[in-house]
Amino acid sequence: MSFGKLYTYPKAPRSTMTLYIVEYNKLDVEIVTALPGKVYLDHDGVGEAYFSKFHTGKVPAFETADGFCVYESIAVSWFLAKQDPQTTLCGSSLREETTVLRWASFTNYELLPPIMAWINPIIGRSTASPEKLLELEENCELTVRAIEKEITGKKFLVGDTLTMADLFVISGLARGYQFVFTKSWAAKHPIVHEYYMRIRSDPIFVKIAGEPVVRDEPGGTYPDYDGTF
Ligand SMILES: N[C@@H](CCC(=O)N[C@@H](CS)C(=O)NCC(=O)O)C(=O)O
Repeated sequence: MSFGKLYTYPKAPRSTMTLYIVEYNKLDVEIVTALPGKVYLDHDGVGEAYFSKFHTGKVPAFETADGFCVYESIAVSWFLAKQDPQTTLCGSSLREETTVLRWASFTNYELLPPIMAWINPIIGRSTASPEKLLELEENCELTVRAIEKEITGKKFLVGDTLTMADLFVISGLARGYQFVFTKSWAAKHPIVHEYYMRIRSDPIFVKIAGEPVVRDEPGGTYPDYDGTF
């Protein structure tokens, strides 16, 4: 029997780190497609039954084989990482753990929202003038600079090894690279770009999300899922 079910949909930016941790910890987990915002009766776990377990109806969400349910990406990641009692993914001291949680929260509430706001007009979910697009790009700068400040001269955001902090930030940045972080954007952000490419090229990331790609121009479609972000 598998350890549990991880509900997600392809390229959901708040799920990438959970998929990574499943692989990293070699957990026997069933990945179940859940398309939030719609009721797909032909998909296991989606619909009323899904909402009754995971009250926001979003992904990622996880259910153990014996019925423990957890949603919210930070909590799901923490739970999966801690399945290895010796894990260093959560940090190796209270201060490191606190800083890991800070980066996870930062990704959720500071990094992804402005990236998604910039992406929306690019994929046709809203309209924006060239001036507005520049403003949306500029709105990402503060958070990207926050990453740059802390990764400069270091290999990992927290301590000397990979932690959930890196997994969250790289997963958030991956959403940007999917649509708007082009080669010219990368040239303007060499430190963050080097960090992204280095971690995103690790074999587990490549296994769960494919080779990293840097776009020539902003663009892209998201045919697999037409709900909200
Ligand atoms: N705070 C939640 C946010 C979850 C979330 O917004 N997930 C997105 C996918 S990345 C989603 O399910 N969107 C569907 C919707 O908003 O209906 C978390 O960290 O898990």
